[in-house]
Amino acid sequence: MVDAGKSEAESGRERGAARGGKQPLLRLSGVGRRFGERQALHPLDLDVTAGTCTALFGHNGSGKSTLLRLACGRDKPTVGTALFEGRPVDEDDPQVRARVAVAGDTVAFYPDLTVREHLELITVAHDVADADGWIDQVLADRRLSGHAHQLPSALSSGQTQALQLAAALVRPRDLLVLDEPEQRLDPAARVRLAQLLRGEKADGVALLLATHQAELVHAVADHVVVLEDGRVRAEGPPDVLHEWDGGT
Ligand SMILES: Nc1ncnc2c1ncn2[C@@H]1O[C@H](COP(=O)(O)OP(=O)(O)OP(=O)(O)O)[C@@H](O)[C@H]1O
Repeated sequence: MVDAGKSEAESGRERGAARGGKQPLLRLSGVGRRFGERQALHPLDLDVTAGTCTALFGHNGSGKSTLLRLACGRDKPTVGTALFEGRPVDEDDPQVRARVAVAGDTVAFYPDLTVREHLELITVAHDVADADGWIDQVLADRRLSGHAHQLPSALSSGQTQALQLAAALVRPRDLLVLDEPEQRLDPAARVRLAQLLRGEKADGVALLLATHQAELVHAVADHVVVLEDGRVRAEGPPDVLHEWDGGT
């Protein structure tokens, strides 16, 4: 697991060495999700391994967020199984919650806690030792230091997105699930995002992300799943995006 509070290079070397094995951390087998008459996601298989990034790519409504919610245990499949190291993925399972960090598509912050207080709360909940310095580092990396004492309502949309990501980074994690992390970020922040995600991979973290941005896929992903109307239309290395004629 990535310990909050270590430098990227330091923990990356250790984790990279420790994670030689390629057993999938997350295994989705025949997983599908129906909402009433609507088959939001047709059954599919997907493995996500430590130190790798899998990207879900597709138009609005193609099923990306549905799949992410199944992968982090926020929703249950109507068919198939979702396992995290052999355990059913369930966000009510403390062991799963302790190891799976999510930066989702919904923003939910306490209106009366500052940016810094949100991060402090998360480090307390996850028992992070010596959290102060680590919070300072994450705030600086996400360009939020100057906003540490502001309330969420005072943040721009890009800063709110940065806070969502910061909330996932101040806590330990083995699997990082991100829903369109590039949204609302300016070009420079997108470059920093790609650097950050490559660092997470080097650190041994498994990444599963949904994105609309082909550049992010090419910069970070090892494996891409292209979804269309809840079905897998293409799958493979990032170059499959060039072959997919449904792309923009
Ligand atoms: N709770 C729900 N109840 C009913 N239908 C749902 C529910 N959640 C998702 N859907 C439907 O499932 C389909 C896939 O939605 P999903 O949010 O997974 O798409 P997406 O690829 O993440 O889209 P976007 O890029 O717009 O975020 C859509 O048709 C959506 O309306």
